[in-house]
Amino acid sequence: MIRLHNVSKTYFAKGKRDGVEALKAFDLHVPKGQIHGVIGLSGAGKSTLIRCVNLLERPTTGSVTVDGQELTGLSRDALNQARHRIGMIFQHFNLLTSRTVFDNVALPLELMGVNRTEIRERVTPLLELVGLADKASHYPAQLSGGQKQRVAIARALASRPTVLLCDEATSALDPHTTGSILELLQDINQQLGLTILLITHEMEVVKTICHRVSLISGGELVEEADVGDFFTAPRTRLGREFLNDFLELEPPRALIERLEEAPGARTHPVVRLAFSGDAVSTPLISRLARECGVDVSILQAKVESIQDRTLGLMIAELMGDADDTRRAIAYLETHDLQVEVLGHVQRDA
Ligand SMILES: Nc1ncnc2c1ncn2[C@@H]1O[C@H](COP(=O)(O)OP(=O)(O)OP(=O)(O)O)[C@@H](O)[C@H]1O
Repeated sequence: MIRLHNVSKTYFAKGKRDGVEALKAFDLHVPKGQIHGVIGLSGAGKSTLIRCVNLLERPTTGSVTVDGQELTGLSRDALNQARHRIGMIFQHFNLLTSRTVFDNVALPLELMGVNRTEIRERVTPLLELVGLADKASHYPAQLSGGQKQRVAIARALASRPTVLLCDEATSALDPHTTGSILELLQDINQQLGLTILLITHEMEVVKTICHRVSLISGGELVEEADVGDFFTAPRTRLGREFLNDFLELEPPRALIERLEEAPGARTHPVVRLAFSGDAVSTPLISRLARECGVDVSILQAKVESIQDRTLGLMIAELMGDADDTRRAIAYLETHDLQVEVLGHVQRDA
């Protein structure tokens, strides 16, 4: 439904020859009906990427195909027509303050030349869909942030798009309202079969509604994966950093200060363990103690539900002699746990 091929975008300031390369030879494929999240740090190129999909930003090179139509070669009129099939919502809603809720949603239809009777027939069910039928004659100033985003969603759906682009759509909302807007987007995805591409810096958003995620940095794709895989076994260092920040599973500060990079004659390894699937319900730690002869001091642990998957995480100190702790790590790895050695601490005297 959305395909970006080799898309680059360089911003040039007036009179300057060197530009900022915001996107570099970027490929993206979002099949019909998928909710695809793009996540990255500030300045990674997320806004540029999503704005290239409807050509709010024109790529410097590469092709953009939406619903089978390549957009970069279209005339201005043909591009305007194509954009009717690409709805977009924004962080700050972008509603017209002088128009009522009804008239905000009606605006794209007015611009398309739809007559007043049909506008009423199309806007009323959209206001029902987003739960604002009773607010039709209110003005944006009379609405909460979540309600404003609902109006923006109804407006984006008015031209019956096949694709919805969401530019940090929940970043200005509190967690409860964020949850209700994400639920609405999920309903729309399921009921209308709408393909959704969203950009966000919040892992929670990706975890809650996305099917697939692309992690980007410096205008390049770092990692792309199913959400369940990304949250249980990210393949890149940046992916692991995002996950660890999200899970807030770091060793206690006092321990970090004592961690040494290399093992010594009298040190114990401190490990971060991630396990999913069957490993979550297997008593691996007690078996580890029995079979490898090490004691395990659990420093932090948590279990997270990621859609239909369960992820267990633990930071633990493995206490035993060097051979035993090595065997213990190998034992964990053969039981499909991801083991990351964070460092080594001196054994107590
Ligand atoms: N209009 C512009 N002119 C010049 N440089 C730009 C312009 N827009 C973005 N950039 C630069 O392009 C890079 C990518 O910016 P972009 O806004 O796409 O990133 P982002 O991931 O969306 O960041 P944020 O999360 O902070 O919005 C940054 O270095 C930014 O400074």
